[in-house]
Amino acid sequence: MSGDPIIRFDHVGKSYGVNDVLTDVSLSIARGEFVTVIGSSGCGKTTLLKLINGLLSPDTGAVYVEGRDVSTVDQIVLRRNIGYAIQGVGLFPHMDVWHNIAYVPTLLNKQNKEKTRRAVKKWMEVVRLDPALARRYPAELSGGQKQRVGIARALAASPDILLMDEPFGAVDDITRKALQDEILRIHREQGVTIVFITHDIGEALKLGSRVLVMDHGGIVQDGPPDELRSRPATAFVRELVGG
Ligand SMILES: Nc1ncnc2c1ncn2[C@@H]1O[C@H](COP(=O)(O)OP(=O)(O)OP(=O)(O)O)[C@@H](O)[C@H]1O
Repeated sequence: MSGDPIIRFDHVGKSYGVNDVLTDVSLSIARGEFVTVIGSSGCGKTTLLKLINGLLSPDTGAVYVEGRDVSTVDQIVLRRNIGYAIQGVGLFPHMDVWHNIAYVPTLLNKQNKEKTRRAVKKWMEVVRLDPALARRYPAELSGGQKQRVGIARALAASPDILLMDEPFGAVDDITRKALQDEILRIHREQGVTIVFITHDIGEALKLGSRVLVMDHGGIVQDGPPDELRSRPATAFVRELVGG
């Protein structure tokens, strides 16, 4: 049912050895939401994201994606439905732009090259990559162009969920603003559910219809940007939005 959360954390705990990173985190994200996640360095943001796509498993509690416990579903099927874009992008250096974006569609449409061709063309248009760049290799692109390829590649399997881990961290301010506007437009047009980690409070408040603030093993505030500004739940949040 569309009213059910697309992502749900049910009393999730996660530790690395003696380091309790997440303690009793419960959280529901509805289909189509744009959630930004911000918090101090090392507070567990990336851990939270990797629990969604099954790269990590919870020690206690459970994570559900589309109603299914992530620890029991086929990991390949799960990850096809979840795009993952990270800072530095992780593009395949030996593949040109076209083949980087075509990677997953090629796996999905083995018998149908035309379908893959259409998908790559579409996603290059969506992220506004000039078709003339299709044969360039990652080393021949600007930081912003690489980031666009990373987003196109993450979207090319038409996932329901897009996880983004500081995707715009390594670009200049002007490029960053352009990419922020693009991701807002893509979210509006494609209806994909986005969970987006950032260090930048301005970015968190601009992009998220909902902002999660993490501190010391858990979520200290979870609300729309206006609520963070008008009613910061802790001194940490007040400092964050005031700074
Ligand atoms: N594989 C691991 N083994 C041991 N400790 C880890 C591992 N991965 C992360 N940690 C630790 O867990 C904590 C949370 O890490 P995580 O990457 O989730 O934080 P983060 O909020 O994304 O940090 P940052 O904003 O600096 O990227 C950190 O203290 C980190 O050092």
